[in-house]
Amino acid sequence: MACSVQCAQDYVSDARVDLIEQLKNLPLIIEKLYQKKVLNNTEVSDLEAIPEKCRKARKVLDWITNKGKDACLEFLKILDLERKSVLPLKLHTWISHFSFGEESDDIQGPTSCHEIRTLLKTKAKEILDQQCKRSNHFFGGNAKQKFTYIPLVLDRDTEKNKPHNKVIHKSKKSKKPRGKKLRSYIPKDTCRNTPEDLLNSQEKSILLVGKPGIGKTTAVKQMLYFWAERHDENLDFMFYFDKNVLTNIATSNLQSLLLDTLIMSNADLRQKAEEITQYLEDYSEKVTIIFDGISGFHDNNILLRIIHHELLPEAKIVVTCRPETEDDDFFDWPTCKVYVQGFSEESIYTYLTQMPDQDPELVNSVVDNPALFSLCHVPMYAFMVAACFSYYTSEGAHKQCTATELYIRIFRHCIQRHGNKKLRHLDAHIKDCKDKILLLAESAFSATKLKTINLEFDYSDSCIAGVFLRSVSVVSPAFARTFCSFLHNTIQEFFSALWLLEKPQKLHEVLQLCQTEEYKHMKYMIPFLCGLLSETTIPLLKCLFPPDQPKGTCHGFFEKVLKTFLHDEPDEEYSVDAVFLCQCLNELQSSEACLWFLERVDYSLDLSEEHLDPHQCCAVSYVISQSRDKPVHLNLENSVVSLSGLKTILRHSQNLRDLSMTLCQVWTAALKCEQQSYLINLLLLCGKEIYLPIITQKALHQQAGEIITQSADPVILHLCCGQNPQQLSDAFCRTISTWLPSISSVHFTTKQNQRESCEEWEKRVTLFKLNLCLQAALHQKENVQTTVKKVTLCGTDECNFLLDLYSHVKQYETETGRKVLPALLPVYQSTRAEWIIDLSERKASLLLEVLKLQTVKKPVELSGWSDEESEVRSFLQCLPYISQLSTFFLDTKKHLSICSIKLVLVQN
Ligand SMILES: Nc1ncnc2c1ncn2[C@@H]1O[C@H](COP(=O)(O)OP(=O)(O)OP(=O)(O)O)[C@@H](O)[C@H]1O
Repeated sequence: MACSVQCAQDYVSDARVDLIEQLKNLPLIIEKLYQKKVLNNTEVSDLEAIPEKCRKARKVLDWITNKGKDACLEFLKILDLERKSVLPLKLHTWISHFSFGEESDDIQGPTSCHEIRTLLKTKAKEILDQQCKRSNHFFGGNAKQKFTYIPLVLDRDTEKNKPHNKVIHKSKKSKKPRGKKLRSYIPKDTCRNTPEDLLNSQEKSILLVGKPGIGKTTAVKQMLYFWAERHDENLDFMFYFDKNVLTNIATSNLQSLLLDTLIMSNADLRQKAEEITQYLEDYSEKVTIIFDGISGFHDNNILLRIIHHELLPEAKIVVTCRPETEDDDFFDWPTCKVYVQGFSEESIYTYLTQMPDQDPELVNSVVDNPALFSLCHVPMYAFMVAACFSYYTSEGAHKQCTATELYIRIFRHCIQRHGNKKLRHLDAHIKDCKDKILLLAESAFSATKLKTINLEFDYSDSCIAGVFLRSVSVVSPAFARTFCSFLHNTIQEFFSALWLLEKPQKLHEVLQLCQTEEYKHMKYMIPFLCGLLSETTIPLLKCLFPPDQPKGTCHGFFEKVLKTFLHDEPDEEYSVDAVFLCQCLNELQSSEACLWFLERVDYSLDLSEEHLDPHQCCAVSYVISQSRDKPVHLNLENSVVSLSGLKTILRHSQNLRDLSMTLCQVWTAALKCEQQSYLINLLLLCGKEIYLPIITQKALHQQAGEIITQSADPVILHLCCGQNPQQLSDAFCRTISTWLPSISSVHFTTKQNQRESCEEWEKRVTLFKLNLCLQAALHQKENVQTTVKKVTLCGTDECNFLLDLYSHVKQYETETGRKVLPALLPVYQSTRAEWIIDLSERKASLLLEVLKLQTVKKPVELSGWSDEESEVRSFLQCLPYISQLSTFFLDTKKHLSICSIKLVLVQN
């Protein structure tokens, strides 16, 4: 698409290097320049005398640039007109990006192409209008009339968006460590990619991937809108094919695919179809084709050839699909992948506030309700929430709400509006329509099974099915068929689940099918089915199903789901699609089922390598909240969790075991790739506590250091030990000692089931702490006292630590010949109330050394007396430094005597 406003002279100069190397057919260019009077006879002769191609090209470029912008413009026009013979394919896009303005009439293609573009723009506007009308339908006619796009998070980082949420379990053994690029998942729009950016980019193949209802279609429709509304002179074309058309393509001919329906009723254009197709082929860089909602196209030759750029080689191809199709069909398509992540928090707010019938108080209630708010990150759910506004009360908006409940509410709302019924008559009305509704549900189920959204269902706009369906015509000169489809895929899946509730005997078959490659898309029914079986939704559907019916189905249902999606193989470590199951459980809202699940996974949720959006976090948080006596371990290694999602999970932190380890995983991932603002907010969320792994990773420590040292308030540092016990290294110790001024206390954590014995771990930690103090004594003398305080704050026996520190430093002095002890004097001379020593563990001689450092006598509490003569002697030498001595005796049965003897030493 032509977009450059650069002057011709600059445009040529900027591409000089490429042109010198790649210009073809120079004699033709020279001849054309001569015809246009840009070059004269002598110049042409001079050029002809140059044998070497590059030199000749250089000379041409020198002359035309020296001659000024008119010469350059003529030159560019020649390149554009003769592109096939003078430019390699690579430079076709370059030349088409030059804006020739009004002078370019002669190169803007035949009028038939202009007419086609006008038709395409009209069609695009119709498509967008239809979308508005459909939304309007839900809002009872109050919705905005114009197509509206609220910014979506469009993430181009393929590394961190590896497909997940697979039904087929993943093997832990094959997990690879995530790349450095790991960054936060939504709801943060840091990249601010827009559909317009994608459209204007140089990318020729763009794949938008995302889960149901996340906004893929809307994103590509924004491209369509952008193009349709743009007023410029450029002759460019955008073809949009939605799911309906894609599933009904009956041609293998490019012309027929692109033009048949457009020119069907225009005899004049029909005659020029070949001319138009030829132009589109010759100027394929002016063509954009959108295939929205593609799935399984391997047997469709024409799609294959377009997608692989065999036809229209320079066209921009934009495809949208759900994650499972990305896995299967686009695995090796060299493309720019864009992961549609839904709404950011900011966008949710914008979306809700600009909806019709919104009441600011109601909006705030939704924003304050984590379950509802997190649902809204999926635009389809935001849409549902907004559509429900009209009959929500703010009390209702405060309530916990599952996705299924939202769909049921909208289902009831639409039927109520359609029948023009009062709420109290609604149930009876739904009951009257039961047969029609179930017929529709059956049809939805069959279509879902067949992986299509086209239903062959007889209905009229006035009947109840008309509330949920729209008709779709697939017209071509060869055939014309009318189908109908649901207003959205997810509504079809909801209806499919309704049918399963009616026919529970099919459940087993469906669960089996979900595990097959061909039918894995059927898993999307399962969370809805769980929701329909929930105690909270049963009353809303009692008009369709007598309450006993769902209850009967529910019995043993979740066990079957668990069996399907939870694989445990005796030989291998089993892996679970835990997020999916948590979503099902959240829909089911059953404490009992949560406990089964937790039992089955041994109260350990492996969410490693997952991307958890806020809605999924809510589901995980719900499951955690249901664990009663036994805390849950949450593995978030290499996972990406949004801050709001983490906040939701941490609401139930009392139910989490090894929380420090989990937070350490969160911090590790965040430090590797998050921006500073995220880290600062994470620090706030963790209550000014930072959790770091005890591993030597320079970049990680550098980033952590920045956060710690820049924090306005002192930070509590937790050091967490992973699997390798060797890594409490000196280098790490030195790094931490530099942060100590910004740290209020240091804590050490190890996994509960750490193989290393508790005693060994304690020893290593003590040694590490001693080294920290030694570092302070060596390099930060002024801070030595506070350093000792900080490292001994958390459950360290201060007396023993100070005694050990003395011997540690002494040893260091002996080994290095350096004097360190003087720096530590303030520590020993500070106002310690008393010394407590167990002489069976520490030597009396050591106590003597320490007591000697003091300037005043101190009380001593003694235990573990030793009869060894040297010890006794040493201890007696201590007496002059002791103001008061307390001791405990073991009685004859070796029990600690309850009475203690206090010796008051005579002061001399
Ligand atoms: N950016 C947006 N701005 C406003 N509304 C949006 C936006 N994205 C999605 N929506 C709303 O959410 C609905 C569902 O979005 P959309 O159809 O784009 O999802 P999808 O990812 O294509 O789903 P599926 O995979 O099921 O086809 C839209 O009909 C629209 O009402």
